[in-house]
Amino acid sequence: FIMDQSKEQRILNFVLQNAVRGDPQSVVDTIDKYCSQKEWAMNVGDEKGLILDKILEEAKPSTSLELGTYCGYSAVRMARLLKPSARLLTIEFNPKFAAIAKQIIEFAGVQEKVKILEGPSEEIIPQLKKKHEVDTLDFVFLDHWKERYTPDTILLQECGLLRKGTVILADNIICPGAPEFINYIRNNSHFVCTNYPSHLEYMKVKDAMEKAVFLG
Ligand SMILES: Nc1ncnc2c1ncn2[C@@H]1O[C@H](Cn2cc(CNC(=O)c3cc([N+](=O)[O-])cc(O)c3O)nn2)[C@@H](O)[C@H]1O
Ligand SMILES: [Mg+2]
Repeated sequence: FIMDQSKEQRILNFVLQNAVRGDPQSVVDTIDKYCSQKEWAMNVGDEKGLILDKILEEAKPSTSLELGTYCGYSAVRMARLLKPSARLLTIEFNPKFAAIAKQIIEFAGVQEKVKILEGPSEEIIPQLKKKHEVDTLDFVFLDHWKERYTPDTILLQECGLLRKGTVILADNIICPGAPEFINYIRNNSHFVCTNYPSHLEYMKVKDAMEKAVFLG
């Protein structure tokens, strides 16, 4: 019975039935269509997605990390722009969301570039070097619990995962908001910050993204 399904399962079904297998752009467009016309969901969406695209293309990352996979919308969006040898690691602790994201990432055909790491970010980040063969990160997308943005940014530094020039991009600076993170990162002399005003995904509500480049 359809209404027994979760919203995330309905999004997956809509992708499987309406997107083109192996075409990441069609997967991104299909999720945006569903979430703007049928059910709102917390994907970064198309307006902020274009900001993500531009900053990712400027960074040309070999190794990227995402915190908060959810259904895999931003993982597919980023992977479609990565060079063939580049890798995206994405951390998700909700197993139901991770399972849906895995199917959406595979349907889009970007599974060679994307690895979903299941578990809480605070547990997985310290494992990245030894268990997941990461040296340093070129790009980090923060889109998980807003109160984790600061502690996880500090944890990334403590684990030696940032290098001079690492780009950190954070979603939802205005809505739901990450005031503590903004206070931390803008007053930290090791980061150069840029704000990108936009709107909450699929809504007319104001939102913004913040880019923070690590100076080493
Ligand atoms: N410490 C964590 N480690 C790993 N995954 C995590 C962690 N915290 C949340 N998640 C996962 O992120 C996914 C997405 N998520 C993101 C958030 C926080 N983001 C939002 O709450 C949000 C909320 C709105 N909104 O309410 O308008 C809009 C947005 O763009 C948002 O990202 N909560 N869950 C979920 O699957 C969750 O399991
Ligand atoms: Mg978000």
